[in-house]
Amino acid sequence: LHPPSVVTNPEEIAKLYRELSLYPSLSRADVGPVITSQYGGKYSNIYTEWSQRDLERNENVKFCRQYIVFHDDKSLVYSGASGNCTEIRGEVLSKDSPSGEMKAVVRECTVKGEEKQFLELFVYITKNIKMKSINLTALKKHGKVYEDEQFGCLVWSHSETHLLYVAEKKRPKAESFFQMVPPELSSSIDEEETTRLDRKETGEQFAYHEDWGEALVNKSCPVLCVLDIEGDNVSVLEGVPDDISPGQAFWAPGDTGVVFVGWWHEPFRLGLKFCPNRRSSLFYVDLTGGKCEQLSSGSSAVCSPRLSPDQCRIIYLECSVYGPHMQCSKLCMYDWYTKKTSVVVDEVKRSKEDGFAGIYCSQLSPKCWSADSQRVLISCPQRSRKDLLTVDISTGSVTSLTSDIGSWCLLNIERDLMVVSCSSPNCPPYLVLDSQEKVVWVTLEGSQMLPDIGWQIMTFTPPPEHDNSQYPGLDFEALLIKPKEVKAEGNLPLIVIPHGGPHSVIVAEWILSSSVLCSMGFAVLLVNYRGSLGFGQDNILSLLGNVGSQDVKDVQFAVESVLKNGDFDGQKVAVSGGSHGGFLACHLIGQHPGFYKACVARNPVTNLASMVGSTDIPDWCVVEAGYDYSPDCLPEPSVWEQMLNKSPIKHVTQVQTPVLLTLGEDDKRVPNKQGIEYYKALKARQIPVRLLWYPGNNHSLSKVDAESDGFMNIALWIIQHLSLR
Ligand SMILES: CSCC[C@H](NC=O)C(=O)N[C@@H](CO)C(=O)O
Repeated sequence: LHPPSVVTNPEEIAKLYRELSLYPSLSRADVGPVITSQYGGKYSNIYTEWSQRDLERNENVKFCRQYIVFHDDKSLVYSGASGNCTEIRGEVLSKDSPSGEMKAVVRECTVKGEEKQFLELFVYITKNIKMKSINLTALKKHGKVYEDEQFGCLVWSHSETHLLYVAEKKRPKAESFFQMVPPELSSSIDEEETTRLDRKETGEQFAYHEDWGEALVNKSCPVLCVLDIEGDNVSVLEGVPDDISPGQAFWAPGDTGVVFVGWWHEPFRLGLKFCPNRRSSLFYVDLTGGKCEQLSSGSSAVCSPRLSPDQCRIIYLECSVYGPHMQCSKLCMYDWYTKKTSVVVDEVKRSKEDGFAGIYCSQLSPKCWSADSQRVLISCPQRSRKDLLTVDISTGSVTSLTSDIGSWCLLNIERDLMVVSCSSPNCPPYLVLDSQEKVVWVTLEGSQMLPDIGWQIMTFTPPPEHDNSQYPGLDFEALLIKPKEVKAEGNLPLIVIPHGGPHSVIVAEWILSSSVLCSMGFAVLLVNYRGSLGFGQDNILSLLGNVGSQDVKDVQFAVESVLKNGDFDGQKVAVSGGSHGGFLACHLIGQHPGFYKACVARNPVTNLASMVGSTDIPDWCVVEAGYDYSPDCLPEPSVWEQMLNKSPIKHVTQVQTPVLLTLGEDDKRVPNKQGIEYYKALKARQIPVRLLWYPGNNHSLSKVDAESDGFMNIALWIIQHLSLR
């Protein structure tokens, strides 16, 4: 065999990482109003936001690029960049008004050493100035403004006179029982004055406040806030029941009130990130009397309500409570005037004949309606690609709008002009446009294909002995990324990456780490084992109770099938995964001792039984082990036993593979004690193990320095233990 040609020098690896991390990703696109030029041509500005890792500053930086698009009533005539990219700093949220005449920004900045939040208003028409800057922190009406995708929003009223946002409820200052008040002060301040200054609560200093878990730490009691622009007045909306947290809000037709999603606190707050299966409902609170009405059933989980342009209907996603954390959603519709709810697209158990596999997303794009309020656009995984689908709301028929390459993500649709981010494993994100009638996609600025990276989607049928008797005949897929030119046959090292979740999916899109590994000379196999999203609800359900066996078998089957191709060296196979992917990596090295020569596990689940009491989503452990979760009673001893039996720790005595663990100090989802438990078990058996500890990082280990340091260490660990150096 020829020696494998893999880049092993740390400086060269860092150089490759640096080069490929220069490609930004697209996070947002806004389409401005139609402007008629002095020559009669019609055009619109498109404002886009991109994000990029700045390795020197150790930050993800955001910048904007603007484009100009000339169009007639049916098609695009000309499109091109206008101006250069500009970095955006301090913006927490921003939104153009519906007419495009104003823009609101929530900005965070440090004034005289103190962090403050401001609500700023820019007026474009005639003046083009910053009109207002309101110090929200000084107003003391609420705590910090929510900027997250779960609750956060910044929404203009239809009349453009008010702004709506979500913030943490103001909490009275907690004071020690022994706080001394100078006598001269206590007598001079009357009660009214005390309330005005700041209400204080004695004895509450160390009271525990539940929050919404991983990545939503300190988000406990959100409130809906309204700024009256003319009067510079912020008020907190009344009428929202105390036992729910409101978010994802928008103005009701006619600005008579606010529609929002409310998540129940009972029995206690369970983690919400990646968990759209939490009991929640659509609500309407009216502005005058503060009367609150529940618009959806209350026995399911809902998200992403979007009002149609004609303001008659609200479309939203719905799934069942508890069960798998991510599932196939229903697309539901609430008619504002008849108050009737209908299911537009139902859950799909198995892919339809036309290939439609169901809706899998925890969020619809901020705008998703066609101009005539007859169709809704959804981008979501369909097997191993992210597709763009159009749904006819009167028939429920679903049609794909894309070709067969890579992944498509809808950023916005305005007056039927669709703005989409496209990418594939060898092509970083680029912007495409279409005005729906013809569906002829136009690329804005050239896409940059990386010619040395090759990829394919592979389909696998499990052998009969691996078939699931309850859900027979299911297949699965994997994405294989490998250098296009395999320099010498038979010696390509392979890194196997099962995704986390387990109910998530790897789609054929730009993945920085995989493209760097491929550029270094590795092949990467990302496996969408049965249980992944995008293959029908049956596929998801088939994994419940079978974690640690069905998923492990699928990954191993995919690996062994791929190795039959002559390109690979079966002695140079590594496995790497995060969270449930880390659970699988640890299972694979325990159940196939010696097969994998190196293992990497990011925040892995190693013992379901020891995790159930400490994760923010205890229901996950019970449900994945195959049982129903009830928050008010302890699992039966047999359930604890099953949780242990299905865990990687059960097989740790068989492990021969060196393991690198990367752990986040602040992980609420898979507490780092899980990784430490596994570390100790390996240490005790003298299996080579190294642990990297990332302070200030949560479950995703996604801070720029943690991610880049993690990448380098992972690459070097694999190089060392695959004996590539
Ligand atoms: C109790 S943690 C369960 C694993 C976790 N699932 C949901 O959060 C997981 O695997 N997360 C994935 C994303 O779904 C990850 O990569 O972090």
